[in-house]
Order: sequence, then C-alpha cells, then structure tokens
Amino acid sequence: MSSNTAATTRDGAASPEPQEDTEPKPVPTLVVDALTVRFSGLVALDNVSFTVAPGTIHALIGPNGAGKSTCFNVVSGVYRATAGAVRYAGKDLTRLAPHRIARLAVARTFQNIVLTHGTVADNLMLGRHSLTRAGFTSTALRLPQAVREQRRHRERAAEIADFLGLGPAFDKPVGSLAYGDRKRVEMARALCMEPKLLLLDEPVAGMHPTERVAMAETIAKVRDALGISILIVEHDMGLIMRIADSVTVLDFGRLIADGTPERVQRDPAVISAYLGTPAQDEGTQP
Ligand SMILES: Nc1ncnc2c1ncn2[C@@H]1O[C@H](COP(=O)(O)OP(=O)(O)OP(=O)(O)O)[C@@H](O)[C@H]1O
Repeated sequence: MSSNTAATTRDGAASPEPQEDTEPKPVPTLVVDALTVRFSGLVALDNVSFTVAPGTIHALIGPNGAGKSTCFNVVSGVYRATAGAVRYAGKDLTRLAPHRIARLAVARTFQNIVLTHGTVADNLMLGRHSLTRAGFTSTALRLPQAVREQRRHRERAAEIADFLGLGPAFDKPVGSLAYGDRKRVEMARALCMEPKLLLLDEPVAGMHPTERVAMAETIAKVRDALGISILIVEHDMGLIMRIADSVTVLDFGRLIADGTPERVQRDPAVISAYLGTPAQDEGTQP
C-alpha cells in the first residue's frame, strides 16, 4: 500500500482501504423483502424478510435444506425469485443478472474451491478485471496507460493478499497451497472486486479447527477495516456466535428467528429446529 493511502485497523495492522479518486460511497443496506422461491412443487423459501445493516456481519443459518443457499443464490442473481424483492443500492437484485449485481459492488465466494489454476496473483487479478478500464487491444499492445493501470491493480491485489495473510504466497501456484489458504485466496479474489457487500458461502467448510479460528478473525478484521457488510452462510455455529452482529435462522424455508447471536441462541424455535436434525459437526449445535 502506498504510504499516502495507508490506514490502520483496530489491531494496528495495515488496512486495504480502496484507493478511490472520489469520496467513497456509503455502504447500502440490504433488504430481503418477503422472498419466496419455489422449485416445482417445493417451497425452498417462504416469505422470508430480513435486513443486513451497513458494516455488519449478518449470518444466515439453519439445518440442512432450510433454504440458506437458495436465499444466497437469489441475492447473488444465480436463482430467480418466485415472489418478493431484494433491495440494495436503489435496485431490486431479483431483476438483475449476476454481472449487473457484481457492478453494484456485490462480490461472492463459493462453498467449494473453484480456483485451481495459476498463481495467487493471477487469481486476484481476475477479481480486478471488472475494475479495469484499459481495453484488450491497449493491454495487448502494452500501451503505457494500460501498463500503469495493470501495475496499480497488481499492487492493490498484493495489498489485499497481505491483509489476508497471503503475502508470501502471492507468486505461488494456487494448487500448491494448503486447503485453508486456498479458501483465503477465494475470499481475497472477492475482495479484489472492492465490494461493499461480501457474500461468503461456508467460508470455513472443510477447514481444521485452527484454520477456522484464524478465518473467523480474518472475516471480523475485514468488516472492521473496510466497514463493508458481510452476509455469511455457515454451519459452524461457534464461528457465527463469535463474529456475527445479527443472525437470521431459517427452517424448512421459513424464518424462525432473527436477532443478535445471544437472543437467537436462546430461542426455543431455534433449539428445537437444531435438536430435531442430525448435527453436521461438533460446532453445529446452537
Ligand atoms: N435448484 C434446485 N432445484 C430444486 N430444488 C432445489 C434446488 N436448490 C435447492 N433446492 C431444494 O430447496 C430446499 C432448500 O435447499 P437449500 O440448498 O437452499 O438449503 P440449505 O439450507 O442451503 O441446505 P444445506 O445446509 O444442506 O446446504 C431443499 O429442499 C433443496 O432440495
């Protein structure tokens, strides 16, 4: 990070604040309003409403088949809603294709690792692609402006890699990294899009306990340093209780609880929904 833009987080670490020429835009509120999704006869989401306040970590939890991924996929434009709306930055996301949603500074990660080729730098530069102004021809011809722009993007990608603890791996092939680091690359790629809303789909799935704790700290650090909103689907209840500001609980497509982690954890409907289903892992019980 260039010294004139450097900022520090609460813990004193360098913060990857976006380098914007103009005043940064405020983080919009995400409003999920009476969302219903039907697949043939099955109601995957039934009139679900909740709000993600700017700069907060909002968790979407629930037993298997509760409708979490369906909700996540509607917000990111992968699934169509049957009814209801998802309002964000003055738009209804249910009417937009994924690339138009991405242009509203909404980035998502995937549950399963999709990055297997190239170096960490290559993958992070993919995340910068939508922010690149230079066209294919000027980049291919290595025109000075295009070269300068590429250099700026690479520096920014390196800052984000550093922030996520991937600095030493920046020029290494993604395939050579440990599983936990590859999950971090996925998150770094999403952050390279400079999102105001980050959608994390099971960011610690498959990680061992030490990696999970480290990732939880990183997610909280991203919220604190960047002030962006994070919507997270995750089965690891311990992680959710540690870092979430608010939690929405789904069961059989319906919202059964919504509130702070402490309140939701004590809610009888939540306890009964979880006790009625087999535990995913040791962290699943509320
Ligand atoms: N593309 C689809 N076509 C048909 N049914 C679907 C589709 N996607 C999800 N469903 C169904 O919708 C319901 C909700 O599924 P969803 O994957 O959203 O739940 P989930 O809470 O994410 O579950 P898990 O924790 O197991 O991932 C399930 O009954 C599922 O089988």
